[in-house]
Amino acid sequence: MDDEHPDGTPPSGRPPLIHLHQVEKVFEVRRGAGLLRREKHQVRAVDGISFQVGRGEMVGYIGPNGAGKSTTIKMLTGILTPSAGRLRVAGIDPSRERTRLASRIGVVFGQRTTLWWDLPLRDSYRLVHRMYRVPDARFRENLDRCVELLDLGALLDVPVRQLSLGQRMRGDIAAALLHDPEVLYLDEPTIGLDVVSKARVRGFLRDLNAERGTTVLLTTHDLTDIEQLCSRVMVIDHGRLMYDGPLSGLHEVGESERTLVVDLERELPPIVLDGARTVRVEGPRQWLVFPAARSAAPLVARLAAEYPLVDLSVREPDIEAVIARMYGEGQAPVPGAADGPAGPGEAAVTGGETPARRPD
Ligand SMILES: Nc1ncnc2c1ncn2[C@@H]1O[C@H](COP(=O)(O)OP(=O)(O)OP(=O)(O)O)[C@@H](O)[C@H]1O
Repeated sequence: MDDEHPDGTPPSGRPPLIHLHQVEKVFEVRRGAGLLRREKHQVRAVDGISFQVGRGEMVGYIGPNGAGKSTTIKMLTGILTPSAGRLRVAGIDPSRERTRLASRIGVVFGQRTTLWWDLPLRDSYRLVHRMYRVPDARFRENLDRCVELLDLGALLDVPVRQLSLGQRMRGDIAAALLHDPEVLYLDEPTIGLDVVSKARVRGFLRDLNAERGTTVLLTTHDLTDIEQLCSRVMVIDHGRLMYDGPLSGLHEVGESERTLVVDLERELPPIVLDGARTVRVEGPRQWLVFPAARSAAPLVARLAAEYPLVDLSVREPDIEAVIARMYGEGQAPVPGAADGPAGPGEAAVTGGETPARRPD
């Protein structure tokens, strides 16, 4: 086995920057077994994972709660030591040389901030500047760029504790990039953000990857993040790698469906459209599902040509549903169910059973 590239070349064919070979992480935990007794248990959080990520790739790392995503990221940063297997990032063994690795990687945890809570953003960035010994000119250039692209100008003198979640997230992403890392790990970077903030963060990450060639490993529960950013997605479940390929392939395996939410000028009978199924009607709003692996563009074009459209959006299936379908373990939730059960005046319709007419 090639020592540097134990699992061959990554699917992108690019030189590998991250390699994992049969990596495991087992936690010893004590659980109550009766009133006084506590028994030792093992939790196999990561169970023999091998993959490679090439330089400049943007890869989604997804899976249900408790699948082992964060544990993998923590091993990749050196916070946790693998119980078995071999792991290298930029040729470095993370748990052995955590400090050396720190200058090569950036990390953003959506649920936690790495910024100093009581300090204005500007002061947090000064500390990053010193900690990583970033050359002054480089630091200024990177800061200016992040401030411009992440729209942080008005926030630099605001203490972190006063920032909204979206502002804080943008602040955190900038902090992770001021030392020019080659690899960026993002753990749920758009969690809890509004639509505008999500779009800004995604746009920034796309530019970063295109212009600087930064390698990005992204964990998320939002499939739109993956769709808009990653050409490759890896699915982990119960600590094992279950899928590695394009998002469209995942949809094909899982036969998942996306939803078009269509707002019409007025109430109309359920829309009839080849390639999609109307599953719900609520006043002038209708929900149509179509195979997630297909493009929405032709459907949108036909809808716009044939119906009085006011607004339209595309909803991705949620990750749990895609994975459940992948293994035939359950049914995908009814589209639109996240909005609550159908109430009075709402008509739930099933695919193709309700006669429908085009509007005049
Ligand atoms: N320090 C720990 N001690 C014991 N068990 C742990 C520890 N950290 C994680 N685990 C367990 O390991 C498994 C994987 O957890 P992990 O946090 O990696 O999952 P995840 O995929 O990131 O989930 P989520 O999407 O909920 O963040 C879970 O069963 C979790 O309870």
